[in-house]
Amino acid sequence: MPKPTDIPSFAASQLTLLDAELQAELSETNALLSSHTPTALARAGLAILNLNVSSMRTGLGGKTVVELGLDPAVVAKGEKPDIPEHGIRVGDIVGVQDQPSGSAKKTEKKELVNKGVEGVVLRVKRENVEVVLDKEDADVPSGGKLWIVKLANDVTYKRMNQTMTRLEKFGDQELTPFMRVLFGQGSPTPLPSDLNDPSNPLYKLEWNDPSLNDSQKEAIRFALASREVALIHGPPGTGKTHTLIELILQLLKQKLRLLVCGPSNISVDNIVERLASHKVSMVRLGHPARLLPSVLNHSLDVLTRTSEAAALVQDVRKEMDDKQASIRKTRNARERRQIYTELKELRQEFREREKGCVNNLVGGSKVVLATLHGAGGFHLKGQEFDVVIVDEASQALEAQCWVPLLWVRASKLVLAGDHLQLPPTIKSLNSKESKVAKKEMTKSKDKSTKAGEGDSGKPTEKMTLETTLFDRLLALHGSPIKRMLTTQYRMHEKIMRFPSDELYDSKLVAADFVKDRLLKDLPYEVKDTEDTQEPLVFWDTQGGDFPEKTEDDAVAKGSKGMSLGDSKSNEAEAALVKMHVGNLIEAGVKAEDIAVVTPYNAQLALLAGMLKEAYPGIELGSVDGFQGREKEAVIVSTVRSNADREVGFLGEKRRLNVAMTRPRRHLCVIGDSDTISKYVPFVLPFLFQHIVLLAAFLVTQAQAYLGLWVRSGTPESVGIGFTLLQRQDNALRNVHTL
Ligand SMILES: Nc1ncnc2c1ncn2[C@@H]1O[C@H](COP(=O)(O)OP(=O)(O)OP(=O)(O)O)[C@@H](O)[C@H]1O
Repeated sequence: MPKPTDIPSFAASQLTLLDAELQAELSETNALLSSHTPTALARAGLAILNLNVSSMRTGLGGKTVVELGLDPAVVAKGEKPDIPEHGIRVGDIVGVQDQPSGSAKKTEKKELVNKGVEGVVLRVKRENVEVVLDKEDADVPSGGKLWIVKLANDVTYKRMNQTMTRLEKFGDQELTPFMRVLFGQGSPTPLPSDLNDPSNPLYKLEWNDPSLNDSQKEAIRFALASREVALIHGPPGTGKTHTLIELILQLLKQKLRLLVCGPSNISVDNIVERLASHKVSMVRLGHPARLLPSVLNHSLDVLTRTSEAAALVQDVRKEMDDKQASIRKTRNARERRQIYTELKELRQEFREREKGCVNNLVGGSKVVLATLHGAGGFHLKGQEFDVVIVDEASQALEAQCWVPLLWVRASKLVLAGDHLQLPPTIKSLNSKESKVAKKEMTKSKDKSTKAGEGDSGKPTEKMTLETTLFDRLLALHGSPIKRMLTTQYRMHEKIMRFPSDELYDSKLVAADFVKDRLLKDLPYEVKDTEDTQEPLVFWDTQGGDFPEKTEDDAVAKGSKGMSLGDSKSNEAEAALVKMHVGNLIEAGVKAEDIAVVTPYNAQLALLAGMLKEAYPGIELGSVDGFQGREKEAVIVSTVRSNADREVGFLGEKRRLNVAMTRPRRHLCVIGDSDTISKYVPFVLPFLFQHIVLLAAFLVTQAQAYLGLWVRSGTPESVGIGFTLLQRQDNALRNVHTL
């Protein structure tokens, strides 16, 4: 069993790693902003040009909300003032700045990104965008045209930073027995051995959901009985959230107060929606614009407007809005200053009244829901909860999980997640900053060892930000603190077999109603073809005719990461994807039921060009972005094909696991068995079982496809057709040598 974690050195290394991550994020954004013109940034979806302030008002917390719409001068007569397509989303941090003139030189651009005011996007509509300003007395540029530009998001880092700084200074006497368990300085209270014995009162629980399976019931009994910590391990499609809902209902029956969190707004809203159907009264914290419309009635913002105490708050809000409006009409600087002073006083009063209203609402609620980040807001500071529950815990940075754990008082933690799927995305893993951070960590460890402080900080030595709280607790206390859900409700049995055997100790079982579902059984008309009656297909591109290509995947329109690094693509493989999609569509499978996933952005862009228009409704995504999602048919384009057998991203088992566990009825993997054999050998026997099925099929398919391409007559298509012709031989050879 690993040694207990030394809390100050744990917190210190988290701070170093978080800083490296923030630096990586900042340098990525700055590189983008300083090397592209405003027009290029707008084209890439990172900025919106030609805006004016259309109104200003007071939002929750007394903050100023600025509404920006298109400058009427740029709207053609008779046209709607719709903002051109862009990639700015609710929650993004943006700068609102005077728009640089078209002739702005490169050197000026760097400065421009630092000017103006900063805020968070609150609402995005067709004709306007609302931004909540960070600074109370921020003076929005007025006069000419404005633009908004996406900036690096450091808000979440600031909160994690504050949390870890506090943890670093935690005194021994402040540590509760619960916290000691989380750092391995104490053991979890042993559980009764008869949890699943009919004699145990927990065995006789009255279930709200009669459909719960045995592993779900066991996980709930286990989480109820655990005193300090319980991990619910939910492999893909096994109903983690389903289980958490029942657990929450059971905990409420025991009259306990709960704080329920997740790393993203959608993970929290998912729970709010499901709890609402059980008529649970709850409060959802968070910016209303970031919440699903279906959960708004439970949001603190709406409740502070609709509850009785809210009337008092509304009065002041109205007065502040009037003042905001008058600032915009005033040209005189002295008068403007005077209004700002009055606004400051009003804001103070607003806050006090709002605080009283919010305290009543939050303090009186038995279930409070928030993102991990949101749980660190002032509403919850010092509040007492019996249990903190975190869904999708393996998708959260450990420092994020400590936000609720450190700012509220809690005595028990339930985490639901799957450490065998992808952890949160870390930008700094191989960055310069991270290497410096690791070096510093090694140095400080050397120092502490020399000073005779022993190696109490040992678990932090190998720590990266990818090590989640779920991982760390499992490493500290082992499987006794965890229960795994074993019945999956997503995949055909054959699709499930590989992940089950490779990662989940062969423990997964497919529920009866999914285990032999095929595309041909979809509830609409689908023809009986080789594909629609086969759950698993592997197109082997071995032989060197499907070479990968390295390209700069810069500023891909609409893509979130906006990475400037290299990416890989594989044109011939993309053609094969198109052919397979075409076959499925021809058989009658709807495009909405098909997804293509790939680990590389460049391949994604290539596929988008080939498939989006041809098959509207089809979904294309990166493997990482598709985690948590499912589709009837999923095609995985592995891309890598090279003599050095470099597989990059695919060498990560957890990524392969995510890629291969998205489909319900049909999984098609396209890849070069020779390239992937070195790093992902475990997947090959599994896939090869299915290539045999392909031999005859591949020939006919390739011929049909070749015909199609030749008929279309473009030089590239004939080229790809030619490659496919060769592939028939190779595929036969592959089968032959099995
Ligand atoms: N006991 C059950 N009986 C029938 N269906 C179930 C049961 N438990 C879960 N499901 C179904 O399984 C699917 C996955 O459930 P849920 O969304 O709770 O899973 P999850 O584990 O949170 O998801 P993911 O695997 O994507 O993380 C849902 O369609 C849900 O209705």
